[in-house]
Amino acid sequence: MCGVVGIVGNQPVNQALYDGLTMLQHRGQDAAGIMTIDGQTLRLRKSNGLVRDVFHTRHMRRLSGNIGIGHVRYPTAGSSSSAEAQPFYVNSPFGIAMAHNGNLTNADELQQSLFNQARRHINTSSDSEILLNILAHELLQTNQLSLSAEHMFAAVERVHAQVRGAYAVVAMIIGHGLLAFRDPHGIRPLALGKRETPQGSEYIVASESVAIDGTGFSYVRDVEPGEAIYITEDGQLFSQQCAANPVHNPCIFEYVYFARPDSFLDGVSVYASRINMGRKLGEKIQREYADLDIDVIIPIPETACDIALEISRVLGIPYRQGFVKNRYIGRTFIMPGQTQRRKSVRRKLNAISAEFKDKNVLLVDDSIVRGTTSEQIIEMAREAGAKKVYFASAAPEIRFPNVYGIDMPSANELIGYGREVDEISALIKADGLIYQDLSDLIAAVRDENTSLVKFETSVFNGEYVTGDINQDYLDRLDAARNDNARHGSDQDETNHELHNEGD
Ligand SMILES: O=P(O)(O)OC[C@H]1O[C@H](OP(=O)(O)OP(=O)(O)O)[C@H](O)[C@@H]1O
Ligand SMILES: NC(=O)CC[C@H](N)C(=O)O
Ligand SMILES: [Mg+2]
Repeated sequence: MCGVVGIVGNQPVNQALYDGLTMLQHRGQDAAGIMTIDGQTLRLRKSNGLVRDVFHTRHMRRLSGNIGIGHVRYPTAGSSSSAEAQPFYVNSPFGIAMAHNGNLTNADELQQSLFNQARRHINTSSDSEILLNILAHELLQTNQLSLSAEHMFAAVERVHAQVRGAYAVVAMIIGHGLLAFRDPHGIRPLALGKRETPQGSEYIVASESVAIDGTGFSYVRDVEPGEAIYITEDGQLFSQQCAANPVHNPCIFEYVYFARPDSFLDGVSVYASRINMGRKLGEKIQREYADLDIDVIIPIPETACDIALEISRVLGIPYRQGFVKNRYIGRTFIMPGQTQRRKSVRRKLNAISAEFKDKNVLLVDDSIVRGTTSEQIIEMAREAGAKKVYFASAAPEIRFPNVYGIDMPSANELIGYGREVDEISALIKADGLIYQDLSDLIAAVRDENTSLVKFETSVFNGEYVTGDINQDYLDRLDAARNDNARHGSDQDETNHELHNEGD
């Protein structure tokens, strides 16, 4: 899951973009980038690494201008090369920069049609570069020297008509302003904020509301599925629905894991949804596993903490932070490569023996994906002296690949694929394993906003909301992006970089 942010201000936006990206860091730890427009020039700094490592004072000084966009990357297409860090840039028409969160499901066809119809070259293997060129091609088709809001919206309409998959986008067009849009299913989140200054209104568009609050803007609303928002360089805002049949299917995994608890996505407090997940899972344990002799409930930091606390309340069993998290190690699930993920679990978490010794513990996590965390954590609990180790997951069994911007390309790498709960339990060596039911997970989120009718839940039930995914597609995705295939391609860190503001 990547994070995107875009700001149109009436003062330099570099620091606010940087701050916004630090508040979205949990969505992508691989690479970061900022582009600003200063007069007629685009300024760029992007590289692999965390926000704090990518931008030094000298880079920040060069990122001048009152309008800009930023990105933190968690790759779900192409390679991890710094050349695929975002934002991307294309010079025609006008000079356009783009940052994208999501994943296109017809990228190959789009790349082919870009070549056949527009002779456009794509220099990386990133789907985001393709999306940028589709937008650029459609803006060019308007054949105007200067684009109005109507021209922008007409171009986005044509983008929606061709592009499949998930995309929450912020783009900038030199001499014009900032254009943000969200795919017609609203799979990935995108929200709008505003700030009044003596010089007039300033706007921000960001993946999560936390980046709006944290930069001193006020949340206005979420961008609608299929909608485009255009903010001119002088701060005028236009918006329009650009999709023929928009439906709202937000990704439910945002609430389970990706988003920060202090964010609101599509009118749902992520924190409140996680409390609901804990309550429903606690009630299931009470109902169906009343005979489990649990002494203590221990969360697997960090995402599961709020969930476990609520389970403890429902069950009336003490909650203890039995694992200490090393605050200098990031999220393990979004690290590229299984070797790195495996090693990081023990570096990240360490047990406090007193909380485990001679006790029956219930470990709680938000989700079990590859089983990397659960397997090692159960081993650590036993090493720390636990008698019995039960495990509860606030998300149901993850059995299907994700094609919309979560890096789960291969069913074979999912511990839940083709396995029943007792088989998974045996693999992670738990004394008992309890999963949330999908209907309860959906209700946990929906209870916070009943206008949301259907979520993107493919990893749990194999139903892909864009309707264009078949087994052949999944097989090709698996072959291209499973851990072994990727290990090979990520070795090839060829630098096909075209433009960067230096090191
Ligand atoms: O089954 P797995 O493949 O191990 O993936 C699932 C785990 O990964 C995530 O934690 P992560 O360390 O990424 O982040 P967190 O600190 O926010 O919990 C998630 O919260 C689970 O703990
Ligand atoms: N997780 C994401 O949103 C990734 C965006 C884009 N597909 C990339 O790989 O760079
Ligand atoms: Mg975790």
